[in-house]
Amino acid sequence: MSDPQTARPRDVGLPEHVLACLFDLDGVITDTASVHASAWKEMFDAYLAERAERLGEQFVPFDIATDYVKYVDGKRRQDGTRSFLTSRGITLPEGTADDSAQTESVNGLGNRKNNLVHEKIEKEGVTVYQGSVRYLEAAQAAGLRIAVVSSSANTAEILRVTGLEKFVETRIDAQAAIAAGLHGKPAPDTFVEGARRLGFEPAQAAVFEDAIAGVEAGHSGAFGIVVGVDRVGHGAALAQHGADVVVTDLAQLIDNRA
Ligand SMILES: O=P(O)(O)OC[C@H]1O[C@@H](O)[C@H](O)[C@@H](O)[C@@H]1O
Repeated sequence: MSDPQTARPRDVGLPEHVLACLFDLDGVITDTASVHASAWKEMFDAYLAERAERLGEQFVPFDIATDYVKYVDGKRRQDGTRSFLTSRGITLPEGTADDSAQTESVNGLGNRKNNLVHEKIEKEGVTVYQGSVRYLEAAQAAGLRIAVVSSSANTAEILRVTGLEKFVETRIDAQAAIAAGLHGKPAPDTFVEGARRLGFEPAQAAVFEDAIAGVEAGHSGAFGIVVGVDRVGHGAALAQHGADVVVTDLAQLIDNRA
């Protein structure tokens, strides 16, 4: 249990009143945002090309630097699918979770993308950011409590294959959020629930996020501090959407502390 008397948030570059850390997973702890991004591109490009040909329209590919960052990153699978399709003026039926990957529906396209994520992870494995492992170890040693709050339905699997489970006291992933009826990011609900499960108010918790939707969630939930993690050169956008501080590696918070 983190005890306000003995916890040392300053050891990990956090304000004195912060006693819990709420980490996003993909892009913050593991280099899986890039895996998701390339799976999204492969799936959407195939769909958009086929659709353009069928309707006699121009094919405009999915762009990771703009479309992924703006419409998909950090959101639940179906929310990201719908959000990007809407940006292209495309409306598809929702379908259901068991839609086949061939079904032209929000769930069908999402399932197609999920198959690609699994193929890529099986082939390439999962890379863990070493600066993040150092930070998790230091946060634990400083007596802070730790939750992972991720929109991904693959969170448990990623934590298991990387051996990171040992740092995580509670996990709010897509399945947990849906079961509890929580709105996904950019709503703050999943982070609020993460703090609550650890026994803290949002103001006593730090949010660590690499996605625009995630820093927006941290900002609107009035968390103790929102740390933006810039892996792709979008630090200015993270700051603009609610990050109080932006780093390119979590270990910087330890190495650069005052
Ligand atoms: O498709 P999944 O594994 O449920 O993940 C949903 C989303 O989870 C988020 O954590 C990622 O930032 C997104 O890129 C991803 O699309």
